[in-house]
Amino acid sequence: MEDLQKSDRDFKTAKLLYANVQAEYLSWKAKDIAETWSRVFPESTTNIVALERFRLPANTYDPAPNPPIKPGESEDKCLFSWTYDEDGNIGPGERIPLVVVKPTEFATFPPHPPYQFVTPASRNMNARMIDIKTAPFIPFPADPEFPREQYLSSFEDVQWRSDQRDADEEVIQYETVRRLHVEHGLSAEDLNIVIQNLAATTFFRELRLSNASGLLWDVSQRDLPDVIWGDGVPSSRKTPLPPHFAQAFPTPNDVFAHVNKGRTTFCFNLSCLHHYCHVHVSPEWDMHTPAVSPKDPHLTSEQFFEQSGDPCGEDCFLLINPDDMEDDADDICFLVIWPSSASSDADRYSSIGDSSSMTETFCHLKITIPLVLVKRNAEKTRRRRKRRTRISPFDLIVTPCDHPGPCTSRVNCECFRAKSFCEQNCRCSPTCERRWMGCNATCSKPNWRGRYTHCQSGSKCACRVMNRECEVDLCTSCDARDEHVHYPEAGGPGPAAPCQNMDLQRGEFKCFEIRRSQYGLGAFASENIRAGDVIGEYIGELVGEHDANINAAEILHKHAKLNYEYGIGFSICDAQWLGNPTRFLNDAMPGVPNCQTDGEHTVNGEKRLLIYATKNIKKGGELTLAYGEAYWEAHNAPVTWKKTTGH
Ligand SMILES: C[S@@+](CC[C@H](N)C(=O)[O-])C[C@H]1O[C@@H](n2cnc3c(N)ncnc32)[C@H](O)[C@@H]1O
Repeated sequence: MEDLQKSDRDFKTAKLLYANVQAEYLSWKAKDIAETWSRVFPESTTNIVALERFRLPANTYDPAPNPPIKPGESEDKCLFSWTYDEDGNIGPGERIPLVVVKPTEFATFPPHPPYQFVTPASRNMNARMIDIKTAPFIPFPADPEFPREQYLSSFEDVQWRSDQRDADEEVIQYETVRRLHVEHGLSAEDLNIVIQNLAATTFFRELRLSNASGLLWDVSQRDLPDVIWGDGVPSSRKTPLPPHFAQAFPTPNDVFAHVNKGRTTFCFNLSCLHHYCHVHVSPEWDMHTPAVSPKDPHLTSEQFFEQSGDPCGEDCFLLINPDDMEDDADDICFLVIWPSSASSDADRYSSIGDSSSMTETFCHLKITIPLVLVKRNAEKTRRRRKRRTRISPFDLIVTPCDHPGPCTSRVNCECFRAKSFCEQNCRCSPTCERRWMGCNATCSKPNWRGRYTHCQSGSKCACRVMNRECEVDLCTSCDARDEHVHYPEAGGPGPAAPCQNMDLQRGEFKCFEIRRSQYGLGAFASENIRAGDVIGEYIGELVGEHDANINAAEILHKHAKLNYEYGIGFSICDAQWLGNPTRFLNDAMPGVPNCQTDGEHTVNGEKRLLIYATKNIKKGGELTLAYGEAYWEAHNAPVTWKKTTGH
């Protein structure tokens, strides 16, 4: 009974607070817009501006009636905010003067040359990750020639008609929750109940809907404006909600909930350390849950603890007694990690994940990485390497193999069939005959100053020979981790230069700029470039032959007469919507190209489109590729571009 009364009281407080926070926010926002506007147009003869008439969110209270309009005042030009008293009655309103913006004031912005917007990205993205059913907007809105009906018919829905997040509402709702917790003392559990009730009758979003959705999660993913609230104090000076509220609400101290949440955010590809990786999404899995089923453990928890060496600090998982672990966590088969030390891997994961303690990280690893640690036998490794060179380097694949038994013709091993190496993320034994083991010390040599360099172009580096970049976990002898290994025995003057075969991973590219060229925009060297220098990576959406929004992309390509597709193997890398400045490299036709792509360049088991210079290019020279006849046959025929000046 008491509980019921309390939740009723809390609900009433929450409703009232929500309404007042809304009013405070709207009042601040109108003033903020006005202030920003007067900064942009200081000489404006008009007094003050507010361009926006807010959509008032529905709440349990009726919207306030507008205060009476004074003679000569137009309703369109006024915005009002108001407050509620404790009984929900509307208090006195505040009038905020609005000003009409004169269209001529915009003339101070010169129009930018035509440019197709692209989402900047530093990695390819699997097209399956993108919502292909909803059209985000209508492209070329002012162009009557654009076939908008045909374009929209490629989608099931349009974004502006479907459910959308309202950025203003998010700030208002977060502030309401913050005040309920910080000022009214509602606990996480109380808040959860109250907000669920509020969500049933208003636009209030639930605090937590899934691993990665709900109000608190969404707010934790963005910057909030520094609102000056009704008491004159800005958000930045107010006590925030505890950070863990955004992570495992409503049970902040539940390690298992943390682990469960984190489990789905790590990429199943063990060579990839990306959180929410958008490259290796498996078609069979909705999210990033490991794409393989756990294998039978070869080690018990106790054996693992015995082998793991000394604890790395007082939070180290090695100090936990396995018997004290939660029952349900114990059921999960025991782990193993890489051939390096267990604690350093846990450390690595804790630094990239959102679990803060090593203990949680350990639990996390225990569930996500059901591999088995096998110590490498140096002798065997050497023998294996010799044999492995017979495998063709041209059929490397990304999909990890996952089958019982060794990778031979008898099992359905994808690597065997593709005549490729097994990569780090393959689920076969670490001693598998097909595994790529990286390069070795033979690719290190002193330069003329006696300084050691590793894996330079032209060296005998096994990775270079196989058209692969060195891997930090495998190529330890060439300093791929850039740990400045010393070679005192060689009498060198100091630390060796780190591995020279890591261009894509380290982002060591030449500089170029985008400006007008003969064919629309083009890429021009902003420094002298030598033949062999890496220009960058061609990045885009990885689209399969049968992916759905190919039709919409085609309409856009045709209309704009610009096509950003690049074929790699059986898929297409399309930089129409997502990419980096390498999308502006034009075809050299009818001239001779000075750059080339390498679609067989393998980085951590993944093929990536490397672009490198084939000739010396002077600063200011245009970077060009050879698109090939097939490109022009498949896409629009070359159009005659007018040479235009200006950048
Ligand atoms: C990858 S984009 C290159 C960047 C493009 N110029 C831009 O402004 O965004 C490829 C498109 O550029 C144009 N293009 C590139 N090289 C060309 C050439 N040699 N002749 C005619 N058009 C070319 C074509 O429209 C082609 O579809």
